[in-house]
Amino acid sequence: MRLFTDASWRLPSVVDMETAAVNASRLTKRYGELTAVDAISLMVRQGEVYGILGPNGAGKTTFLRMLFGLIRPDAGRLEVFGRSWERDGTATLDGVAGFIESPKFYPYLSGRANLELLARLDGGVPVGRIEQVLQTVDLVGRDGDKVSGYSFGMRQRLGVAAALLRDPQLLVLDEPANGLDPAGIRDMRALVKRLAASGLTVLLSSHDMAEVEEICDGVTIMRRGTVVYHGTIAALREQAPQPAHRLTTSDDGAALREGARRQPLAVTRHDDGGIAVRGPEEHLDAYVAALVARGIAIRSLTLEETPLETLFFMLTETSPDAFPHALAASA
Ligand SMILES: Nc1ncnc2c1ncn2[C@@H]1O[C@H](COP(=O)(O)OP(=O)(O)OP(=O)(O)O)[C@@H](O)[C@H]1O
Repeated sequence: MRLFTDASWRLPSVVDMETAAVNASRLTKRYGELTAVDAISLMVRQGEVYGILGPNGAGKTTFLRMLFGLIRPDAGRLEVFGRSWERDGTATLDGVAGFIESPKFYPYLSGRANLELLARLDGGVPVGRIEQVLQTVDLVGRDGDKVSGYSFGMRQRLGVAAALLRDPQLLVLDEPANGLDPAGIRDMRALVKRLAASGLTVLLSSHDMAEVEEICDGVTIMRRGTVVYHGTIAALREQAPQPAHRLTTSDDGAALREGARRQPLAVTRHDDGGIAVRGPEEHLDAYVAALVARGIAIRSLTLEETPLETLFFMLTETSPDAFPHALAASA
């Protein structure tokens, strides 16, 4: 779905840079017995790239739907650049653009023709803007092709181009890399980084910790409608457990015996064969060098999970009591 503001899209000059782009306080949405979003609070500052991260069903899209005014919260407060739906109606979305789920276009028209149509419908889009946004999303050269022939990744990028037509202050993207192949994921991440570098505030939802880690400054991690962490990626990284590697060697028995003397590494037999090694990377390096020095060949060494991925699974799949209180969100 493509979502835009009304014709008065430019941010009023009275919005000062201290005003949060998004400020949600104890926002709640219920569907019958199910509380899809349960009193969540989060703040996205201007200029930030902020991720809402969570597994399927965590409540990410429900939150974004409330932001776009597509559904009403049952309780709580939500402000966008200091404006609220109750007080300001559709003006709440001035300077905001983006899409929820996937952007929709006329498949029998070219990417450019779709943008031209949108620009005409919206009005007030400056001449030359279409060219500019096509360049930004790297679709120049393919803009004359019918959208029906576009890859999923190209459609997503066209969705971002459509959102950028109005030169928004806040770009909201719902799982922008979902369903993309590795090249599409790489392109989408590069695009978001470029947009962020230009000063645009970006709020995106994702179920992929690696994506959020790579492109976001701050994150709210959701689990079944509740916030289990919010804060900076840097602070989260500090609390992440040690990375887990899987090692196979020419003599795993000897390698295990050597590993037993290598604290603080935890070296154990891996459930799927080989050896599991968990611990700081500098100790892992020394361990591997010692094995080679002893004539034990390394056949493979793979990173099983980054520390943040491990933490994400701990936060979203285990009981909230299973992780340190320091990680619990101060929602
Ligand atoms: N219109 C609706 N009616 C009833 N239940 C709904 C509705 N929309 C969402 N839900 C439920 O609310 C919960 C949160 O859904 P939501 O789509 O927000 O999660 P999500 O984190 O975006 O996950 P996904 O990535 O799977 O979309 C889910 O249990 C979902 O089934």
